[in-house]
Amino acid sequence: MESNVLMKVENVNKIYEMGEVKVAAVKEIDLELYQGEFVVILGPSGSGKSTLLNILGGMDLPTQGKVFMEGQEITDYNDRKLTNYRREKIGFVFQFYNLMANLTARENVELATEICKNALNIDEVLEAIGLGERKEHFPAQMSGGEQQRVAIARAVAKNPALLLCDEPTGALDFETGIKILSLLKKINQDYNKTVVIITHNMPIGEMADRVIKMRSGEIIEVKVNDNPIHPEGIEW
Ligand SMILES: Nc1ncnc2c1ncn2[C@@H]1O[C@H](COP(=O)(O)OP(=O)(O)OP(=O)(O)O)[C@@H](O)[C@H]1O
Repeated sequence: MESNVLMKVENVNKIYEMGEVKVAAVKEIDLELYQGEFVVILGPSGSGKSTLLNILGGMDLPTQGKVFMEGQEITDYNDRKLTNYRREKIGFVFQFYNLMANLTARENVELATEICKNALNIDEVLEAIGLGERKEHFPAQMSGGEQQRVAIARAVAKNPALLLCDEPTGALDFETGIKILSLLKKINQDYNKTVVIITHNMPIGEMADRVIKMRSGEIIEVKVNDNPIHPEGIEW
């Protein structure tokens, strides 16, 4: 395995069986994710993006195929190892921020890092993410964009190998969405974190080092952007 390959997906298929009906959610996926790259997985609703993200994040297992993280086969892991994998290696950011309403921003981040071995300094991460002034506030006292920042701080503070973001701007207005994308780019650069965003929003692909297009469960195109644009230049 090449030294800069972070994850490798080999011939992955996922078939959901609902009684007599079988749905092939992803089909024959081969993919490598490189250390430090910014990847956008683009595809319409139902194209298999979430299924692939769940498999990368150790939340679901493929029906067939292998997935490796840093050379270790995660598709071989038992439940305990998979739980550790999700804890230590993956930071998740979702469309809806899923913050604990009764905890402050800082406490939300702290809760997530308590079970991690290599967590970063919480206050430094909150500062870097622009929440230094708001860290004692509760989610209900924050805008959607600020809550998403807390969710990103929570994912980054775990110091994961990979940040997986599922429609991170989906619940935000355009301007706030661009700020969140700029923040994800900054984290990618400042912390040298590999970031994967899944979205149906095509212009977001312009900021990626690589764009992976999916349709009907398959990868139909992989495009390398030699000159990814800064998120501030994206419009939709
Ligand atoms: N748990 C499940 N049981 C049965 N079918 C499923 C399940 N999860 C997903 N599917 C099906 O697999 C296919 C791919 O779904 P998936 O959610 O991965 O697509 P997606 O690109 O993420 O879509 P969206 O953008 O709407 O979230 C769809 O046909 C979907 O109906």
